[in-house]
Amino acid sequence: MKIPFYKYQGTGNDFVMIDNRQNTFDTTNTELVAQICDRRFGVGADGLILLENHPTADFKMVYYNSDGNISTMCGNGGRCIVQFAKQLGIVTTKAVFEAIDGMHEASINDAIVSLKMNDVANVEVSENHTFLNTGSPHHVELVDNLLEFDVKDKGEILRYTTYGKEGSNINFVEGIDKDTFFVRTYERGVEDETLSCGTGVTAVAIALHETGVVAANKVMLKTLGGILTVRFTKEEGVYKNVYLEGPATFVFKGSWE
Ligand SMILES: N[C@H](CCC[C@H](N)C(=O)O)C(=O)O
Repeated sequence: MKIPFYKYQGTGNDFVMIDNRQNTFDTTNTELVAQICDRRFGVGADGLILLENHPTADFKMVYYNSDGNISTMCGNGGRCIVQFAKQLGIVTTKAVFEAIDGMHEASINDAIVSLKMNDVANVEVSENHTFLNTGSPHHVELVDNLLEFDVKDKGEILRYTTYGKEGSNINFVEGIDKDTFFVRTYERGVEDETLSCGTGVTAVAIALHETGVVAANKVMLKTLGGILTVRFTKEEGVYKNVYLEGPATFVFKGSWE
C-alpha cells in the first residue's frame, strides 16, 4: 500500500512525517519504520512522526526513533509537526497538540516555530555532568575543542555504560560567549550524532543555568545543523515557561511504495 510522506528538517534533525488521521499506518511495524528511516535503503531520517486525530487538541504526535521504536519527546520533531499541521491546513499560527509527555502549545512565525516544553523540576548536578529530562533524558557535559571531540565514540560509551538499558541522550557543550554555546549530541535510538537535538539543547540551556554558567534565562545554542534559542523562567526551583525556538522546514514530499 502506498504511504504518502512529507520530509521535514528542524536545524538538520530530519524526520519523515505522515498524516495518519485515517489510522492507516501500521503503528506496530518497527521494521517498516526502520526501513523508511534507513539512509541507504530507505528515505533516510533521524525519526518518523505520525500526525493523528485528537479528541480535543489540534492533533496528536507519535514519535519513532530511526531504530523503529516509539520513543520519548522530540523537540525538533515537535517543531516540525507544527509546520506540517499548517501545511495540511489544520492550524494557522498557533497549535495545541498532545505528545507522549503531555500537551504542548506552539506558535508559528514563517519559518520559525516556538514550542512550549514541559516544566523541569529535577536537575541532577554531578561533578562533571548534569542529568535532566526535558521530555527525553539528557546527559550534559562541558568539553574543550568540541569541534574535534569524538562525539559518537564518547557518546555511545556513556549511553550504554552510565545509563544502562534505558539509556540517555548525550550532549557535549563548549562556551562561545556568555549566552551562546556550541552543542553536539549523541542521540539514543538513532545511535549516532544528529545535527541537532531539540530536547537536548533545552536540557543544555537549563543545565547551564542551574550550574551558574549562564545567568540569563535566554540561551542561544549553536548546533551543526543551525541555531536554536531556549528561554525559561525559574519559579521556586522549577523551570517553567520553557520555549524551544528555531526554524522547521519542509524539504520534499513523496510516497513509500
Ligand atoms: N532520540 C531521543 C528522542 C528524540 C530527541 C531529539 N530528536 C529532539 O529533537 O528532542 C530519545 O530517544 O530520547
